[in-house]
Amino acid sequence: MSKEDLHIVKIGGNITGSPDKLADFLARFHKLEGKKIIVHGGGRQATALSEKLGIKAKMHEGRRITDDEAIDVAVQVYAGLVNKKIVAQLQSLGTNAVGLTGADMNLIKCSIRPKDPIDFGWVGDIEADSVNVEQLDKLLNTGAVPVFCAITHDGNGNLLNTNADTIASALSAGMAQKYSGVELTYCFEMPGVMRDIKDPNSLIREIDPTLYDQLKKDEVVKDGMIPKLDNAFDAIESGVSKVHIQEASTLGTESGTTLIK
Ligand SMILES: Nc1ncnc2c1ncn2[C@@H]1O[C@H](COP(=O)(O)OP(=O)(O)O)[C@@H](O)[C@H]1O
Ligand SMILES: CC(=O)N[C@@H](CCC(=O)OP(=O)(O)O)C(=O)O
Repeated sequence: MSKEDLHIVKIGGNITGSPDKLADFLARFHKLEGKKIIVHGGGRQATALSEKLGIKAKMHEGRRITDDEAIDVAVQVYAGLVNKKIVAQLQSLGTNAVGLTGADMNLIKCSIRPKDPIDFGWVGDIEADSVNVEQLDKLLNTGAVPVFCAITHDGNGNLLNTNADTIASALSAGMAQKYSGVELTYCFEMPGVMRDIKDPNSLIREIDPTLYDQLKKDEVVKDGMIPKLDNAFDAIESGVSKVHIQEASTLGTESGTTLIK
């Protein structure tokens, strides 16, 4: 196994949709030393473009129902506008970024989600061997900094919409086979996981599985934070060394919430 470290950082639509927050985040990301990868979402921007085009965005439990029209919008927004803006800004800072979907170099191959009980359309589920670890390692060894969007493929010519939090977790788990120290950071717009999302002083510094169960029961943790924490704990279980949830404007510092086994 390589002795090297690898840092995988995920940003969501609240950051990619705010030019100021994105610029601040990218300046911080640029300063991180060593091998690194960005995974980004952009759900809010896909919904906004759908509305402009007169296509109603359909969601079920936080996941987008991605029919023929919706996959075209998702590819245009995630693999196009959002991804290329991030790449161009990183290039301007001196980071040699390369923008990717899972189809590029066959880096992430997914299976279309089963149509029962709900037909999500062109949505992909990542499996244990979905990540092409050897190929991604080769790319990292060229010095490039991969920027993955929330689009994968099925190997049969179809692009699939895949949740960006899940991509970040699966990439981290896959790369932990090759790198001894994989660190996964979920960046968003709050200081971390909060006891009360309206109180900035209520940050929870550490969460283990027992506390997580309690926080869910008490409905302290809800909505998008539940799949995010599920993905985060999956990563820890798969050998990822460190998983952190923090405000994008604090990347590179120890602030935020750390998950422990
Ligand atoms: N206890 C909590 N602490 C922080 N955020 C929480 C909590 N419970 C629910 N949330 C919600 O989870 C959201 C983050 O999930 P999501 O919107 O999926 O993230 P992203 O913007 O990274 O895609 C926060 O914006 C917040 O509204
Ligand atoms: C299947 C599915 O729901 N995919 C997500 C992918 C984008 C994403 O994950 O964006 P955020 O990180 O901004 O939430 C979606 O289309 O909303």
